[in-house]
Amino acid sequence: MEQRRTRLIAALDTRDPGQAETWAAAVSPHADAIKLGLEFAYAAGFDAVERVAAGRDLFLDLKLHDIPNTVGAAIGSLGRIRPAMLTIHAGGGSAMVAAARKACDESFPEDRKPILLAVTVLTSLDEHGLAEMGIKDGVKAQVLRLAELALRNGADGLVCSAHELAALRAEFGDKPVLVTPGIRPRGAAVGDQKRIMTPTEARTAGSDWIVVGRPITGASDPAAAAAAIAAELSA
Ligand SMILES: O=c1ccn([C@@H]2O[C@H](COP(=O)(O)O)[C@@H](O)[C@H]2O)c(=O)[nH]1
Repeated sequence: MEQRRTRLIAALDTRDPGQAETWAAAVSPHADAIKLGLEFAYAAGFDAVERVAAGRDLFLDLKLHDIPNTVGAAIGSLGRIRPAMLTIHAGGGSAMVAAARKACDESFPEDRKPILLAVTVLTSLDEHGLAEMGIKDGVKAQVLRLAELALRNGADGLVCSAHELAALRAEFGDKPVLVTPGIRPRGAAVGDQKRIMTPTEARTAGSDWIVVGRPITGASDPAAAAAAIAAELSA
């Protein structure tokens, strides 16, 4: 069987448009896409998102989670940004995911429709964190439950940790796009992430895209850090 190609998204988490542009230029020869998310969009605004993303594939990680009408309308406002990938929270429920699907279909030209990704369980959560919210049957069960809900209502793929990849592939096959943050090259600081894997482990487990932020942006040479991860993915 042919080995799946695992691609790299560099998460550029900053408030500063100049810093984001510098990082984007540095990592772009090595990363397949850049991520801009809540921190950047709230601080710098969507004009800056559009500028930094120009000519690049953008993973727009807004993790939308609201009533269906609001999420649909928010996605309808993103037409000018044209992200390659867009995130919502699966926990918003069936109607919210369906509204997001409809808005993607109606707001973007056929050839520029973003891949709609539903976040299952944040990689910063573990069994204890879920139990605090009343979810007592563990991370894997919750990821599978939310994955089924999201895919049934039109999501193209899922955001999960690399630990759930095998179970998701077994249940839903090859088609869903599986994106895994919580990636740490060997020896990198873990920070607030709880469910982590190395780039090599995530690739072996079947990730389509890994998302890596601080191990790149916190490195003394972000370009070299991104290049090393890309090399690990293609080894
Ligand atoms: O479950 C999730 C969903 C999204 N993220 C985002 O990925 C990056 C990871 O950054 P690191 O610095 O490599 O930890 C970050 O932008 C998150 O918002 C996630 O970590 N987990």
